[in-house]
Amino acid sequence: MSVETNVLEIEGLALHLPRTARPVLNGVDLTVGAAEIVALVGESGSGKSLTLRAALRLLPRQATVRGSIRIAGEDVLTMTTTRLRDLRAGTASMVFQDPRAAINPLRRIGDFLTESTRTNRAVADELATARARELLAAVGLTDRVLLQYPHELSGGMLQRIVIASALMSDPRLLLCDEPTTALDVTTQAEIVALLARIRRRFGTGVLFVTHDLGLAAAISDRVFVMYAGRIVEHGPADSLFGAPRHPYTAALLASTPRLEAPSARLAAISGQPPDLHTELTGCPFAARCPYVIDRCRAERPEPEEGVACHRAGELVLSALLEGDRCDG
Ligand SMILES: Nc1ncnc2c1ncn2[C@@H]1O[C@H](COP(=O)(O)OP(=O)(O)OP(=O)(O)O)[C@@H](O)[C@H]1O
Repeated sequence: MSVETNVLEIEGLALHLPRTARPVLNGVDLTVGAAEIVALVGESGSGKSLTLRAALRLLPRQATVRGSIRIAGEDVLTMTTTRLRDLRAGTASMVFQDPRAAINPLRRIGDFLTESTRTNRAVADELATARARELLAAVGLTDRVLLQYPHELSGGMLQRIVIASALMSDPRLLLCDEPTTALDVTTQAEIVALLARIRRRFGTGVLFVTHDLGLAAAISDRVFVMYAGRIVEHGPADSLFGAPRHPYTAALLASTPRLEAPSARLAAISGQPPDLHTELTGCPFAARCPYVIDRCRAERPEPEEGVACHRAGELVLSALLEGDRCDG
């Protein structure tokens, strides 16, 4: 591993699907450190989920992949399927949007929590149950749920159980795909607080995919902004949200409701992201960018100091962002 503390290192990841005009992921670079929460944000269809799934080689059939992915130093794309299975059962775990889809409705929660640990790690029943109790406490639930069935519990409780289950193997990396989207706002906030406690207590690195910038700001240390399969900007959450440097980040922020001004009229981003049948030359955001110049259409900007924009050095987007909002 090139940096000892990184639990996930993605370099130059490109993914091509059949019958498309361009790669669905194109040169993605992203890292997650130990005990770090990293958010991956962007509009629907930008490639967030595919990036997350690629980390565990959960790829669509016939996808062609280039680049490198390392989890805790191990090369995911070249490892054997046996090693990959062990990695998925141990070093890295995934949490999806809908907890009900992840839990067998016919099994008690206790069995759900302990069965993969018993099978994959040959751990004795008592030890697995002791670990399940410890993790239930860590996610704020009592042992009582061990004997309950999924239908007896709320969506928020089930998502806590899914998170407890993901932690059973003591993973170094937790991959979360919109884990709070199906939950109400209060429960959402509880799950966010829970993930923050978990990374402190267990040192787990978390990659958190969301299209909700407010959530990303609340939870993450660093943020990666994705557009049309490319990372257009990344950096510490405070500076990225306080002073965005890519026009797309600024546009996303301008279209996000703010706590301090929830009734302010939001500036929707005009136009649509390019679909996979559109070939792209130049900057992928050029067709929708208010600051576009000829060079943007002709030449693809490479990331420099965390931002891929030809005009990053001259634009002051935080000021423009305020101007884009009007009280309504
Ligand atoms: N298995 C697949 N086969 C074909 N196309 C796919 C497949 N999975 C995803 N895609 C396409 O790849 C693009 C990126 O999808 P992805 O799910 O990664 O986006 P996303 O940013 O996570 O969006 P959302 O927030 O809606 O989940 C989309 O255009 C999607 O239609």
